[in-house]
This record gives sequence, C-alpha cells and structure tokens, in this order.
Amino acid sequence: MTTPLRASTADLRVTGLSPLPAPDALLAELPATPAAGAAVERGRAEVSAVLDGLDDRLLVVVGPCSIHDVRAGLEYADRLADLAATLRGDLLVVMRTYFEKPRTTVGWKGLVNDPHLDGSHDIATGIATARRFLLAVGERGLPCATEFLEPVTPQYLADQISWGAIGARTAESQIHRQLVSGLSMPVGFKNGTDGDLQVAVDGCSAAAVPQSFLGIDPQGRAALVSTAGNPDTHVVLRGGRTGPNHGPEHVAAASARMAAAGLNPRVVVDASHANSGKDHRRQAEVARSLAAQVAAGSTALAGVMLESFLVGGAQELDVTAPTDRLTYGQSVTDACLSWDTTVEVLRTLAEASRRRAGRG
Ligand SMILES: O=C[C@H](O)[C@H](O)COP(=O)(O)O
Ligand SMILES: C=C(OP(=O)(O)O)C(=O)O
Repeated sequence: MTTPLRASTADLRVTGLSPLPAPDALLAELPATPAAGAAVERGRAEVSAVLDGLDDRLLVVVGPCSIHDVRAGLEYADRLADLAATLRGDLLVVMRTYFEKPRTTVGWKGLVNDPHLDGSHDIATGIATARRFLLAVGERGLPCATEFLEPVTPQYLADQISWGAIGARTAESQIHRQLVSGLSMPVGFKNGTDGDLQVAVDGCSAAAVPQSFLGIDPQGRAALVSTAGNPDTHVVLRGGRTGPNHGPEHVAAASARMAAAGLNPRVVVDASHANSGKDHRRQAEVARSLAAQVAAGSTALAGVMLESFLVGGAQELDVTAPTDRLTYGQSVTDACLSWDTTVEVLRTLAEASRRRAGRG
C-alpha cells in the first residue's frame, strides 16, 4: 500500500482505499426536484415553529429504525403521507429515513455502508440509493428525518433533510457537535446510552456557536469548514442503562436544565430504544403515556419519536444469507411498531394534541 509519498509507517492496517464520487457529482446526477425542495423548506420551517412553540401541533418523527429495502420503505412512505395528511391539523409528521446505523459493537451499519446487505460495502451505490430515496419521499410531500453519523454524509444528503439527530453514541463527540453547528435544519441530540442527559445539553451548547474544523468540500477535497452555529437544537430523551426517562418528571427536568443553559426548553421523547427496551409492544404503551402527558397540557413535550414499519417487530439480518429470505416490510435492526399499531398511536397522539391546543 505504501507509495513514494507515504512513509513505511503509514496505513499498515488499511486494506483498501476506493475513491467515491464527489458530493457535487452526486448532486448533479440526482438534483433536488422542485417538489422535494419545497417539502424540505416547508418541513424545516414547520419543525422549527413547533420546537419554538410558535406552532401548537405535536411533532412526530416516525418510521423504520433503518431503511434497508427501498420498495418497502416507499410503500411505508405512501401510507404515512396519506395518514399524515389526515392528521395535519394536529400533528407535524416527519418520516424517519435512517441510512446510517450506529452499532453498540458490530452489525449491519445501514444502507449507505452496505446497500446490498451482503458485507460488500458498496458505499457509492449506498449513498446514491439513499439520495434517490430521500428525493422520492420528498416527492410525496413528506419531510425526512435522519441521524447524521459519518461526518462526510451531510455533503451528499443533508439538503434533503428537515430534521436531524445525533445519536446516543455520538452526542458527546466533538466531531458531531461541530457538524451540527453547520447543518441547515433543526437537530436533536439524544441523551447518552448510560442515560446521561448532560452530554445532550452540552452538545446543544457546543453546536450553537461558530466552529472551524476539518471536513470535505462539495468537490470532496479536504477542507477547513467554518460554520455560523446552529441555534435550532434540542434534546431527545431515549432512556438509558439507568432506565426509561419518558415520564413527566424526566421531561420537566430536561426542560428546566435546557432553560437554565439558555437553550430550547422543548423536548422530544423517543418512545423506543431504552425507553421501551427496544420492545415494540412496550413502545406503544410508552407512546400512549406520552399522549396522556400532551393531553394534560404539557407544552415542554414538543415531539415524539416512534420506530415503525409495515410489519411489527424485527428480524435477524445475516449478511451471508440471501436477502430474499427476509420478511418484507420488517425491520432488520430494532423492533418497530406494526403499521396498524402506528395508525392507532398516531390517532391517539393527534387527539391529545387537539385537546392540548383546546381544539376539542
Ligand atoms: O437504532 C438502532 C440501534 O439501536 C443501534 O444501532 C444499536 O443497535 P445494537 O445495540 O444492536 O448495535
Ligand atoms: C440509533 C438510534 O437511536 P439511539 O442513538 O438513541 O440508540 C435511532 O434512533 O435509530
């Protein structure tokens, strides 16, 4: 691997380097369409309005734990777009379109990293597939939400994202806090996997100020990135090793801590992950308890995250086995609510939002 420019001490454990198309090359091949662009602009404005308390609806970020099958993902998007339109007066629905999966140790890392689900890591195809998917969901008028994991990804996909997340495993990362300071949409920081909220509060503080860091430019070259800071951040409570943190006392404490730090006191609660032990049946129960908080008038609870797909539960993914053995429409990462349960939960959340707003 060593080249004349590289000392014999370099890259001793690098087994391959394959250049990818530059971000601008992909954006030229897959430009934003007018409809998708309008969905993003509208989505970002409405998410900010809800998170700033200017729009009294409830934000619901809902969709598969991961997008692994484009056809099933778009079928889900069709259903969600229709349902979201009927609940639009009370809910602002943003679809989870997660292409990068942070693993606790090892496992399939998502559509960008391994789009063929076979360990081939055809990232060039993965990033293009993810962009095509985002454009297709935008064409349906649905705003998209994603977790930003690889610091290079936003140059390829972020123009199509209306709400971003920094996950529990990266909320303390300076790399990700710097990244958020330059992102163009509202971003939620999850609390740590141990349940620690402070890493999310500190993440919001760090992301709110201008940053300078090493990144890539639209031509894919190493670049000094300078940012303005992102004031549109908030915390996402997702439970932790210390237990669930979805109760009214947790929401109030998080809201107070954010307010004391001069940050947005409105909180989003993830009904999945450690708030339900990744059990989709318990996730539905947590969602109903969140609806009760909203109906009781909690304005600190600005949003809810749900992991949901066509078929409830999850299935093991064996990247050495043919993918045609997989159950269509079922998560290959965390367990998700079934579509039918999702409809019932969203209608319950809409009713709660309506009551909180005094609309009936
Ligand atoms: O949302 C997905 C998972 O919670 C996350 O990627 C960690 O999953 P793992 O603990 O199975 O690696
Ligand atoms: C990985 C996720 O969540 P967390 O970072 O809370 O584990 C997710 O929302 O897909």
